[in-house]
Amino acid sequence: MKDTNQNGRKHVHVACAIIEREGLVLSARRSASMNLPLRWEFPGGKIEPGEGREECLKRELVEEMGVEIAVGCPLTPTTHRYPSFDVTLYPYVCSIVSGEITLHEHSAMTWLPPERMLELEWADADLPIILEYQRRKQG
Ligand SMILES: Nc1nc2c([nH]c(=O)n2[C@H]2C[C@H](O)[C@@H](COP(=O)(O)OP(=O)(O)OP(=O)(O)O)O2)c(=O)[nH]1
Repeated sequence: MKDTNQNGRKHVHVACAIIEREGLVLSARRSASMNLPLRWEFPGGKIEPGEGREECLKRELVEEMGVEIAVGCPLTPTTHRYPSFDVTLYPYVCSIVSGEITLHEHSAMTWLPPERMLELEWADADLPIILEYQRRKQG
């Protein structure tokens, strides 16, 4: 997918993993040197040319955290306009199938029950995803 739109504005397409374990969800904190510094996000990253979303997620989770994941149910993709670029996030509910998490890029991680996720300072683009996820969990 192209990473600029008709206006020449940067638009990145990002797959992200809502990783569940024993009723808790993994959140990862961006480092101080990344853009959106110290905001919380779901692990994942930009989809490379020719790459599928699930393939991207599996690759990113190995690169960022050293774990193999199983990719499950997709949630609704969401597009957000940041001051300097646009992002479309493609969220998937996932689980870890092997490995122990080692943080290669993030500055912190935490496991939270879904209803407590909004206590963190999230990247703005993630808020609709968290709300949809919480609604699904409330059944
Ligand atoms: N992985 C991930 N990225 C998110 C989320 N929410 C959100 O706005 N983003 C943004 C942050 C980044 O600008 C982009 C993800 O791309 P990336 O992780 O490959 O980018 P990066 O900042 O590490 O690297 P770069 O743009 O400097 O090359 O999407 C999220 O929940 N997960």
